[in-house]
Amino acid sequence: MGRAKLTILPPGKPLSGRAMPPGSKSITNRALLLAGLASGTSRLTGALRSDDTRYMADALRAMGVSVDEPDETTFVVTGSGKLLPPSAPLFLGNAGTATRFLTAAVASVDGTVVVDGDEHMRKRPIGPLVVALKSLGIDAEAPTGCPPVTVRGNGHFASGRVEIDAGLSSQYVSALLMAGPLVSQGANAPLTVALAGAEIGARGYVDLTLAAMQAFGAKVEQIDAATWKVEPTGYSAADFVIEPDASAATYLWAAEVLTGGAIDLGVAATAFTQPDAKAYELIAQFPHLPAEIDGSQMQDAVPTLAVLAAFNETPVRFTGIANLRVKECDRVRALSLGLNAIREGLATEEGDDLIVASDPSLAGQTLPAEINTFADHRIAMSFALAGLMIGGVTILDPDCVAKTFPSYWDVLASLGVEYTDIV
Ligand SMILES: O=C(O)C1=C[C@@H](OP(=O)(O)O)[C@@H](O)[C@H](O)C1
Ligand SMILES: C=C(OP(=O)(O)O)C(=O)O
Repeated sequence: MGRAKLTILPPGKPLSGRAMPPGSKSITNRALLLAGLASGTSRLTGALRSDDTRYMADALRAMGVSVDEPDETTFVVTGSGKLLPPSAPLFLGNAGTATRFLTAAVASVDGTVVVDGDEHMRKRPIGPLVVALKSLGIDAEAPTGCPPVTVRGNGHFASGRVEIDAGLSSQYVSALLMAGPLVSQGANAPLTVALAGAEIGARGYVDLTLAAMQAFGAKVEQIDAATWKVEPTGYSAADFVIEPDASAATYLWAAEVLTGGAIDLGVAATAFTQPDAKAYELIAQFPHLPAEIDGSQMQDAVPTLAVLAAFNETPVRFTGIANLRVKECDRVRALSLGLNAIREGLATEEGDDLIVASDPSLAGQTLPAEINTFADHRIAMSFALAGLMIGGVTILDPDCVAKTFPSYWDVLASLGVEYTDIV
C-alpha cells in the first residue's frame, strides 16, 4: 500500500546537483514487446523499471517469454518468435502502452487472450483499435469500448489494409504497426496501416515505434504522411539501448527554472528522440512562457507546463489537449482542480482548453492545499513543482509516481527537497 499523502517543504534555495531521469517508459515498453516477439535473446539496457514496464514484462512471461532483470536498468528477454496463450487474463494495471500494444500483438497468439486493466484503464477507450482489428477479420471484442478486450487469435496477425482512427490515442497506430510483421511466416502479404482521420495525438510516438521496430529487424515503408506498409518479416533479437525518459526530464527542467538552480540531468535536452523533449524550449522561456501553448505534440508534458504557468509573468492558454481527458485521469480537470485548490481562479477550463492565470507572487506564500492526484503519476509529479515554491502543498496518493518514475520523491530529496506530514 502506498502512502496517503506527503507535504513538500519549499527548499527556499535554488535546486542544484545531479539528478538523472529513469529510462523511457515509451521506449522500454516497445523494446520489451518487440524483444518478446523475436526469436532469441535481446539485452535491453538503460531501461525503466516501474509499474508500467512490470505489467508488460509480466504479460510477456505469462505468454512464455523469459524476462530476466540482472540489474536495475537491464532486461534480458528471450523469446521463441511466438507468444503462447496465457492461462489467465493479462492484467496491465493502468499502463496504456502495454494495454494498447498487447491488444494488437496477442492477435498473433493461437488461442484466446483477455487484455484487462485496473479501474482506471477500464475507463480508457480502446474501441477504435478493436474496430480496426475486426476490420482485418480478427475476432476481438470489448463490449464497453474499454478494456477488458477478448482476442481470439489463430496463430498469426492478419495482412491487408487497415484504417485506424487515432484521434483518441496514437497508441492504436503504434499497436497495429508493431503487430504488422507478425503475419504468417513466408506469406508475401504486407500490412498497410492508414490513418482514418487527419487527427492523431503526438506523431513523435509513431516515430519512436518505427525506430524500435527497425532495431528489431522490421521493414516499414512510409507511403505518405498517413500511411505505412509493414513487411511480414517477424522480429529478430537485438541488443538495444534505451534513452532516459523525456517526460520525467520535464519535472527536473521545470524545478531548475522555477528555483533558479542548475540541475545536471546527465543528458542534453537535444539528445532525446521522444516528443516531450520539445517542452524544453518552452520551459527555458520561463517566466516568459508564450500566451498560447499547443500541447498536442507534447501531451505528457502539459501537466508540467501548466503548473509552471501558474508562476509565469503572464497567463497561458493550453490548446490541443482534448485527449488529456482520456489519460490516467481527466488531466484537464485534475489540473484545473489542483490549481484552484492552491488559489481560487488560478485555472479555468474553456471547452477542452485550459487557461492558467499566472501569478508570480505565489512564490514564497503559504497556501495549504490538498492535491487530488486521481492516482495519476503526472498530476502528483507536476504539483510537487508548486510545492517547491509554495508552502503547504500536500500531494495525495504520492506513490502513484511508481507508474513511470518510482524514485521521483527520492530524486527530489537528493537535490535537497524535504517532506513533512507523510502518512
Ligand atoms: O506511445 C506512447 O508511448 C505514448 C503515447 C501517448 O499516448 P496517446 O497516444 O494515448 O496520446 C502518451 O501520452 C503516452 O504516455 C505514451
Ligand atoms: C498517458 C500516459 O501513459 P499511458 O497512456 O502509457 O498509460 C502517461 O504516462 O502520461
